[in-house]
Amino acid sequence: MALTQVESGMRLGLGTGSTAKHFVELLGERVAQGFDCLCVPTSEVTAAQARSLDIPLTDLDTIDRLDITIDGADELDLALNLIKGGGGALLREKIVAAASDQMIVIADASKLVETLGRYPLPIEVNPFGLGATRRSIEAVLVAQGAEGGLKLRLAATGESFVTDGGHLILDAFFGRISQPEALSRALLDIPGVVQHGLFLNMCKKAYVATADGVRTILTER
Ligand SMILES: O=C[C@H](O)[C@H](O)[C@H](O)COP(=O)(O)O
Repeated sequence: MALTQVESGMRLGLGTGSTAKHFVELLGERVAQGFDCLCVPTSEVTAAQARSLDIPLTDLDTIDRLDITIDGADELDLALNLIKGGGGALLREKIVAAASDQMIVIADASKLVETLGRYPLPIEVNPFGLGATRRSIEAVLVAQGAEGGLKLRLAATGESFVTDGGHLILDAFFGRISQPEALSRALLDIPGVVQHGLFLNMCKKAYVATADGVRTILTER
């Protein structure tokens, strides 16, 4: 479905994760048939996949704006606010989405929730001063009524997970995020926080795969 939104000559943001990977595969098939596009990947993993499919890549130093970013999500609500960053790509994903005229999310129905927060919120932090940053985030969690705590994300090796930007991820267990805007502001006020995985008022359209077919969710924004 997302591919129907893409027109020849468009500049596209390519998301990260297992769902976005399918889209990149399909885009690669079209490129092999002569389809014209220029893309900015949101992670090294997606960049490597796109290169292997000969999808033309560029960056946001070379071009100003993108027409559409197509990306997955860990959670979305009916207002199309999102939690992203389960794969650790949230910073580049947010930069690319913010440079796009439109963000389209592709997801399966298990990701659709009434209230965000069941999925742990990824918070990308600078390794310097981790303890201080962690304590500040914990205070925000308490103030926001989080049900759980904070966990430093580990890689499969048991070492700390390191993002493409060289940062760490703290996953915050809320259960329910009742004031996402206030939470976003409070987190971004902490000096060691680089970015968080709440994508508020950024997405206009989602294609959600359900047992009965693909459901399209639109917002006014
Ligand atoms: O950091 C990763 C991204 O935000 C992904 O888009 C998100 O985690 C969804 O990934 P998946 O499609 O694998 O569930």
